[in-house]
Amino acid sequence: MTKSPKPAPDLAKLTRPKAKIELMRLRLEIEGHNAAYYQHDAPKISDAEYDALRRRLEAIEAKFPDLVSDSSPTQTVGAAPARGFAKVQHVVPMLSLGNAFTDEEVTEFVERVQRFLRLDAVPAIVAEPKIDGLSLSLRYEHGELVRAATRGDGFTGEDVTANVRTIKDIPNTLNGKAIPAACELRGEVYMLKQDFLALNKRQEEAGDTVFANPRNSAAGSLRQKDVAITASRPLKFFAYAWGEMSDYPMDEPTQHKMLQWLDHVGFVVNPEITQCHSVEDALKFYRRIGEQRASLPYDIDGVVYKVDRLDYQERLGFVSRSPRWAIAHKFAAEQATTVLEKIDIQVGRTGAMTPVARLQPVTVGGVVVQNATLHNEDYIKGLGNDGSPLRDGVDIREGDTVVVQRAGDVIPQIVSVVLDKRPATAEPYRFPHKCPVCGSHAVREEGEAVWRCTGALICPAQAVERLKHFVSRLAFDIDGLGEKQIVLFHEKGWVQEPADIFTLQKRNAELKLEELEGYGETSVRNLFAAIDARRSIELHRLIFALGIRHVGEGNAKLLARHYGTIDAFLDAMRTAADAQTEEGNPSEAYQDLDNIAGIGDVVADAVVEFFAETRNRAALDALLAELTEVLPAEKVKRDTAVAGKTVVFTGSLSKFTRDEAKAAAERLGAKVAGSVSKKTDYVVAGEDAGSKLTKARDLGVAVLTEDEWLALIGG
Ligand SMILES: NC(=O)c1ccc[n+]([C@@H]2O[C@H](COP(=O)([O-])OP(=O)(O)OC[C@H]3O[C@@H](n4cnc5c(N)ncnc54)[C@H](O)[C@@H]3O)[C@@H](O)[C@H]2O)c1
Ligand SMILES: [Zn+2]
Repeated sequence: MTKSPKPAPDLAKLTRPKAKIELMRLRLEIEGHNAAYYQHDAPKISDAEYDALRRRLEAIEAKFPDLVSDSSPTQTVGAAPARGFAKVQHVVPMLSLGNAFTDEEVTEFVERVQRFLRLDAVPAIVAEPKIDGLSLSLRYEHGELVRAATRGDGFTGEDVTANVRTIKDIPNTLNGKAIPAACELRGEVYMLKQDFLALNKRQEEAGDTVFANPRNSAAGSLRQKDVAITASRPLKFFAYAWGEMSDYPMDEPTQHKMLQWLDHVGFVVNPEITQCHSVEDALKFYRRIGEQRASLPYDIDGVVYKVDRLDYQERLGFVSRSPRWAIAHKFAAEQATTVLEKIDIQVGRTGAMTPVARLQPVTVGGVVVQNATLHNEDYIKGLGNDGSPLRDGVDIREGDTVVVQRAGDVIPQIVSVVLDKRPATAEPYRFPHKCPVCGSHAVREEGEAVWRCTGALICPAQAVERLKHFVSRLAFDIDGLGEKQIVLFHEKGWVQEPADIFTLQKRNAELKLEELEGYGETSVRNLFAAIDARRSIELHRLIFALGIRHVGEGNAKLLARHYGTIDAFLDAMRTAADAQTEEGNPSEAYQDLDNIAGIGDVVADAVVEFFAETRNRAALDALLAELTEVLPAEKVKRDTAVAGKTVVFTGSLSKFTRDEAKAAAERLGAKVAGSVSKKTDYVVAGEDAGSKLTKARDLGVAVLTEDEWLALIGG
């Protein structure tokens, strides 16, 4: 929120015309937030702020009941299905829940139930953690999963069947006998806090969408048009409800018996769920689970109380948007106001620079908070529309007073800036264009949110990843020097940059590798021999080993073949880097690089950025001083039967390894691709070739056996 909002006019003084205007404004505002939250999985305000808007709306409608319309958010659920998903009609509507924020409201709920049912005693109540995810409906026919749908607007949801089949917690087939012919089972899709953090970290490093909290992350991951993306996300599911049941699998069904049954047929049911026999019991559960909240592996935002007996549930029925037999007891928002003292930049293992807010320590929901993530430059500028809780355009500055929230309990977030308290001297934050760890210049590629350090070879923050890459199979590939050893040698301070690998032997009088656990005289001798063997290296392996962004094996080969020798390559890169200016790079050397078939602007820029960092050059020179020769790239033959053709190898080859086959084909001027398309000229199929072979046949691409291929290339 930009400002502490003007206090809403006192309800008692609100006149009908004024109420009408305020209702209209509130409805529009809430509908906007509903769309952001339900359709785009990216809320613009905190849940507490949203709930406050709703409460105000409810209070006004309660005072002027004739102003309530059917389309008011108090009468509707969620939001209509988003475009791009097939629609599913729910046989039994999927409703929301009434809210209680205080103990009194819970007591009133139970009394209401008793009055309605004319019961003297408090009926059994099941208390369940309210999982902060999104609800899902699963239709099973004869025990087989046939359809999965989101809640949508309660009547029509989005068809997410294919996505749901990738979730391990959800059985495709129900276990056990006596499964009803048709049943629709329901529950919550969610993401573990740790999985959410790891996902966001990956997204952040890759410059992709970051999610505000596990709920949005779960919703965004489930509601994907590309099922492969859903499959790659760690989604979980708790079952706790049902819709249509052709018959019940037990006599005198109750909520807790049904939960046991859900567990029995193969679902995960939340282990904290407890049966209560009094309001005190229920409130005790609420307090206990509230205390455990921070340590639970998933987010909850309250407790749901449900009348246990299903015949009671049926008699109680529904009000417009929620059942009369259940209520959600929400936790108070965990927010606090503090001062943002400083913005620091953390550098990730791949060079991504992430800003972090250093806060005056403040207690939020019982936990002292000193740091909050700020994700990236756009987020600080208030431009981030991916789950940013800040309103568009409000930036964050050092010295600002900010409202901090433990969003879903995990990483604290800044949800708003108190602009009234902004010091006159506070300046817009200038995102650094240098890496704070190594001082290298940083770049932000077009279309990316992330700034990255370009000091690939010298940045301590990136060292371990770079060194692992340096020794990987397609790079220097040194026997006995894999990731494990690199991590160890780096920890010991023995290897900081690539050249250090080649001076290990010289320094060993002092280092004494043979004294390391698991090493002996022989293994150390072997290691040094393996390192020596790599003092002679092919140019493309060397280029790949540098770890320049966007320069994978394929591009490294293109570069090596184009320049031929290390000297020609270095000359050209240094010239291009030195000619680089703010406006661009008009040098001939750059044009020549940019013109290589297969090398686009993005790659060319990344290579030049690498060489623009003089310390990268120095590190490379130090490495070259340790090598005996860099083998020039093999000239590609242009006059062969396969020159210019695109080849795909599939199945298991018996005459050569995949790598050999690929190298041979490339030497003869062919391009080797990983997947079959219309552009493929030949598919070479070994034993057990699968889908690629089928696809080749479908597309009418020539399919060769290994022998036919050998005959073609004259081998
Ligand atoms: N920040 C925003 O802009 C914004 C916008 C819209 C909604 N919201 C938030 O969404 C919520 C309101 O949405 P709602 O209508 O889905 O209501 P709700 O989330 O308050 O309650 C209903 C939902 O609770 C879930 N639930 C979790 N555990 C359950 C259990 N054990 N038993 C039954 N249900 C369980 C179900 O998914 C069900 O649909 C509020 O928390 C609100 O703050 C926020
Ligand atoms: Zn750096």
